[in-house]
Amino acid sequence: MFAPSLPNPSSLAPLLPWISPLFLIPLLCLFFIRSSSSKRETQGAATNNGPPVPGPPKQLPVLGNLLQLGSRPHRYFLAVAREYGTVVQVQLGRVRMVVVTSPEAAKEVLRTNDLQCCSRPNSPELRLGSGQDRGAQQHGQGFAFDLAGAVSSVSRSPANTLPVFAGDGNVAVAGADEAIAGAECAQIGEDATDLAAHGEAGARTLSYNFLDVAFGPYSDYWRDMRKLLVLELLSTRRVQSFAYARAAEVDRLVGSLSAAAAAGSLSTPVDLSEKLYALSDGIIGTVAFGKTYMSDSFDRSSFQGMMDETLRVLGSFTFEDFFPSSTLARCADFATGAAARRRRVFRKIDAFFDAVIDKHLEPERLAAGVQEDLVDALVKLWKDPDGPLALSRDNIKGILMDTFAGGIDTCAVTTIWIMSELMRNPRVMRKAQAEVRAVVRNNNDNNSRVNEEGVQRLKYLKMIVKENFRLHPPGTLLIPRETMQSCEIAGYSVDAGTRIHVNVWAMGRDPAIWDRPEEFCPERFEDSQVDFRGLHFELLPFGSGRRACPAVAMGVANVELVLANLLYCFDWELPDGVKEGDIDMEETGQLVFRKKVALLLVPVKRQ
Ligand code: HEM
Repeated sequence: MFAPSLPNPSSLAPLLPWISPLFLIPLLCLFFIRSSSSKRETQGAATNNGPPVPGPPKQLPVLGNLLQLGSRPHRYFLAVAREYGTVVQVQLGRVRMVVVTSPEAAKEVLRTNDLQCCSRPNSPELRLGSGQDRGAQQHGQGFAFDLAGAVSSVSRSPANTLPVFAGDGNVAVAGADEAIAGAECAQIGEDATDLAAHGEAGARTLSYNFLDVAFGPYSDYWRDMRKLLVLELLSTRRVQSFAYARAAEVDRLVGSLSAAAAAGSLSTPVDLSEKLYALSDGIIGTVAFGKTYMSDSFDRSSFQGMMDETLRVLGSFTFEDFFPSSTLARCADFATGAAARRRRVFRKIDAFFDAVIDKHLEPERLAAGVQEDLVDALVKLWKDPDGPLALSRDNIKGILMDTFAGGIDTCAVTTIWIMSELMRNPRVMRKAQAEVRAVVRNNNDNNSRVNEEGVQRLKYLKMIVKENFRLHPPGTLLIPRETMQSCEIAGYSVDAGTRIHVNVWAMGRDPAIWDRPEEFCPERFEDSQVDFRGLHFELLPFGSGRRACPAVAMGVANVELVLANLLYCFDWELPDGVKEGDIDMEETGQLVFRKKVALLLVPVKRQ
């Protein structure tokens, strides 16, 4: 899952020297005229006979509400909702944003007006245009964005970048002797440089100019790519077929925790957060890259570092996000280093994807009886001239980017929050362990692990997962949508081109919806029909409607199997001197909100 590029003090910290009077004065001058004219427009709309616009909280000139957001915008928007109501419009630089904080308003955005609200921001034609119906502007097979053509035409990576994995013939990094490739590499390097130099924000760069699913504007192209992603990776059948990857990673995790348990004591806890991120990387890496990822020569830690960097860039603050089409904002991003960081990360990840794709192009690969992975399936489509989709190398990379950026953190973060809640609530932990151990005793012939079949019988564990999604949805505000047409939400008029967020984090803690909302009490779902798959608007960790997460089955499978095995194979203790109440539950993040402080626990192997 991905998220808004909202600023926060930590990401703003390196920028502070630039938000100096010297910088602000020209900025203020430049934007003042626009800002005041947009204010006049808003006020004008409010005095018309039509529905009013949602009232904005107090704003600074030019910056609007930008500096009020803080490091956890979902908390700021909750405070705003308490004061101004559950549909509020804020102004962030030049970006108009509506935030909704009630199930009724969420339903209006995600169901009643789903079609009007189902594009994503940052798409140049809507930003610059007049807000006409974007559904009519379809990409088709030719991919309308100008830059896409340039990037798509390039097929190799820069010659001297990224030896991510090496050895035993798995190497696929462009070398000095690849002269032709080198020329092409220089080209893609230029393209990437241009991209960044032109101030394109993180999502645009890293999604290959919106050739992916998550950030792409609503269009026929997006629909086709989403279908493809589901077909090749996320359908129930596919998710079941990847059970081997989950089982292998669970084995690896249990092995390493068992070793720690054998060696350790209460004074030497393990960093469970770190282990769960590595596991999540492993599952997604295996289903996407197959044997390549599993081979010993694959440098997992470099890859994980690169993905971390990618997520940081995707979620980090850039001036251009809030002052689109502004030369000054681009200069500011250049001056703060944001543009260079983006370029660096893009080059690395792009070269890496090229290397993996090249590896999958080797003709002897599938002949050797290798299990087909996601890249194999996509390469097959790319090479099939009669196939249903005219894919290019960059389309494949866009899909890979979604798979990694959307899949790794969300699953890891969810399991970490659950284990934290269980440690704070020993009653719930005991009940969950009793359930999983009874089910395995009764049903499993291999009683060293819980298998996927066993997981389906764990009713209480499933309630725990649900309760956790209520309190800790990884995407606190969902991924921003953008209206393609003006529409009415909860009696308010919302203009075309408005960014929309749904504060699912705040709804999960609303006492008007939930009894004792701050309590972690899975039993609240015992006799309840409420589920998290997008039909119940009070619980939306995966969103809802056309842009809902297409990976509910995979996300849930990854979390449940791992959790069941953590509870089955181990008892868990807090490190020496730490009490249940001491566990820090603060969240931090940009794209995905994770637990701020790593979860350190002591595993005790179950006898
Ligand atoms: C616990 C696991 C996960 C959670 C909580 C989660 C949550 C979300 C959320 C909140 C959205 C935005 C929905 C909206 O805007 O209405 C989203 C979108 C998306 N997620 Fe997930 N996600 C999870 C796992 C995954 C995985 C494993 C993948 C891929 C392997 C994935 C791929 C995507 C994609 C491609 C989108 C964009 C869909 C679109 O714009 O059409 N997610 N996810």
